[in-house]
Amino acid sequence: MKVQHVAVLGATGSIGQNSLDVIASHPDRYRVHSLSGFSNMALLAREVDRFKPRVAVVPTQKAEQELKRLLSCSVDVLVGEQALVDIASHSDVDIVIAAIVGAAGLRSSLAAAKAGKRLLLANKESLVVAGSLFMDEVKRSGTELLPIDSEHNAILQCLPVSQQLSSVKSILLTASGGPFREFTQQQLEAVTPAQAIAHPNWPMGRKISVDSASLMNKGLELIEACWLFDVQPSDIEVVVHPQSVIHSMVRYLDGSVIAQLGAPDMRTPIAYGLAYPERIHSGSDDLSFDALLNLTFDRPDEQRFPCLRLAKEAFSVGGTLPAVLNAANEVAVAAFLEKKISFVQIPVINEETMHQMISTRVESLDQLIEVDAEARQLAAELIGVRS
Ligand SMILES: NC(=O)C1=CN([C@@H]2O[C@H](COP(=O)(O)OP(=O)(O)OC[C@H]3O[C@@H](n4cnc5c(N)ncnc54)[C@H](OP(=O)(O)O)[C@@H]3O)[C@@H](O)[C@H]2O)C=CC1
Ligand SMILES: CC(=O)[C@@H](O)[C@H](O)COP(=O)(O)O
Ligand SMILES: [Mn+2]
Repeated sequence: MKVQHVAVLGATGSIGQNSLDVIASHPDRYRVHSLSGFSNMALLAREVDRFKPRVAVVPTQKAEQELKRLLSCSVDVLVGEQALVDIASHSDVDIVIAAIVGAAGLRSSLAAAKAGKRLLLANKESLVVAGSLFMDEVKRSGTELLPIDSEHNAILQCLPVSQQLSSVKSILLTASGGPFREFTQQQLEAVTPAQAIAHPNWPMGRKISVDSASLMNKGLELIEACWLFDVQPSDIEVVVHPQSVIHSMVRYLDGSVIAQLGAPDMRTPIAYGLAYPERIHSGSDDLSFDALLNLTFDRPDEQRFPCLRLAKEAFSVGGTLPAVLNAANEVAVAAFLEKKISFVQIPVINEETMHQMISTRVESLDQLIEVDAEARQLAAELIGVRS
């Protein structure tokens, strides 16, 4: 078996760490070619010492100095966003794990798609911001795009092998409902960042945890699914399933519903993406069927959690509007985490930013990056007025 060389973008984050855990247990199959970090140089140094990659990527020269001071082994240290693009498209790299959070991951994941790498995509924001450009590159380059977002990985596993969608009636996208699923509007007004990042089932980074709590994560995932599986929002039913045991389902014309189940452990979709079409050990616990005694289902409440509605609206209008929503949301979530706005103001900022910007046809990456910057500025101004 030929060893596959892996670039892990966002190695110091939750997905990055889960990925390295799977990779570490299969040294016969995978070797780390490169690792990137952003603020956590101590952890990046430890992982460089452990995996001995050829390259480490950091954002600034100051970070480079810090990393070098902490390292016990030698590694080529590259600096800046272009370095992420360079490793994502490097000829020695077979597999790219795109695990940077937010629109900051777009350029490098797009570079991996352009270069025809096997791409394990966690960075859903890439598809929200630049879905049409991204999928065009995937088709042109023939890249193997394997979503490792748990729901989309589940959907992929439940779809017909031929990927012929004519026998599929709908996609059932599951949502845990987050930590505030049963909160009243009044309770939502008082929630703290610490409560919002305490996801009931999945330990994750702070941004996605807040998105899960606001149902923005489900909105982003709905858009992600539309691009990945070439469907419309009306083809997707969001089903609240608080236990996160069923990771999503596909409903067929003949009445069958196929579901993918598993313990809530991101190492399962990561292992699936790494080894596809084979199956390898991921380190996940076996699913306990005792847990299945309590599976429950509900509908999402778009009154208390308007972000899901906003995502549907943004995708339906199309053009640059999903990029605007994504940018506004990143700014609003950061402001909430810094206690500058309340939790219930996140959808308000997102909606006002969306409604104050005009959606235009998507033409290029540079255009989307400009739109992203403009929307961030507007969202920051709207927050400034409120705080
Ligand atoms: N966590 C999960 O279980 C899941 C996550 N996802 C998606 O995966 C992505 C990563 O999420 P998660 O791992 O939770 O996030 P984390 O916040 O845990 O990790 C983010 C990673 O990105 C790096 N990073 C942060 N900002 C930048 C930047 N501006 N430029 C370059 N690198 C940066 C961080 O570096 P550092 O830490 O050194 O600052 C870290 O390595 C997100 O898009 C998320 O939606 C999808 C499904 C599940
Ligand atoms: C693990 C994963 O894929 C996350 O996106 C998770 O699904 C978040 O859960 P909810 O958004 O359903 O709360
Ligand atoms: Mn998910």
